[in-house]
Amino acid sequence: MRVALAQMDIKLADPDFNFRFVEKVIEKSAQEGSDVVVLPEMWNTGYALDHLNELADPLGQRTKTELGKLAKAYHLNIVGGSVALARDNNFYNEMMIFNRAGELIGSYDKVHRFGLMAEDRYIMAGSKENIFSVDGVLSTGVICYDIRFPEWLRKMAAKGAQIIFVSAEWPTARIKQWRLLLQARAIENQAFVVAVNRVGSDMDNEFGGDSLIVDPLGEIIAEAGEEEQLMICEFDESTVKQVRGQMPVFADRRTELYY
Ligand SMILES: NC(=O)CCC(=O)C(=O)O
Repeated sequence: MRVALAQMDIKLADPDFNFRFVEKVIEKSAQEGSDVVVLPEMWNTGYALDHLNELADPLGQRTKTELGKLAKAYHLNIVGGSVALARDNNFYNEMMIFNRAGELIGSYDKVHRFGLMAEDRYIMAGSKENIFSVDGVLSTGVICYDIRFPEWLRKMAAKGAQIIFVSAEWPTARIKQWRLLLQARAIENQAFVVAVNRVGSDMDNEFGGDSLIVDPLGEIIAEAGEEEQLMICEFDESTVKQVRGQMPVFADRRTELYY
């Protein structure tokens, strides 16, 4: 699978600018022969939480239309990072996933709200898991702070997810933890982790990129720097079966003892 990770800067509170940028990134990903492009967290608005009334995408209509159109036009899968979305008088931090036909095949509201960036005051938490297929490979997608909750990712890996996509706005200050958490999630779930972080800054934080792809043994097979870049990397997803076959971690679990 050839994946394109859009490690982009996000213009705070400027959805028009960000949509135009994402369109170019997707076009470039297609030109580079990517099977799937992955976007960062809250890429339409950044953390402009005070202004979600004006900025959040009503029912995600714009995101659905534009990303769906691009997926179809360029015939590639899109793991749409997440956008600020308005629904039923609430705001959500929502990921949408599109297949090569441009169909919306999944959506996911961030389950764990990150209080240090005020999500608990502005965003409604989701409560549903996220499992979808990318060209036949069962996958899951989670959002940023979610990676600190191994039980949550495990649930989806135990249901067969072989690739864990992660979209983030993870500050530079904790980038070492980002790397370690992603490697740990890959090892314990014997899965590929494809994680995209943003670069740039907003009023409160600097974001250091360091988007990573980690293999099911925890080895980092691709890593981006601190600058804006489209990182493209190819991996063989059948490694997951091999690794799971060699060490039967899932079969050896003693779930009756855990809670
Ligand atoms: N946007 C986020 O969820 C940030 C999570 C984070 O920074 C962390 O340390 O966890």
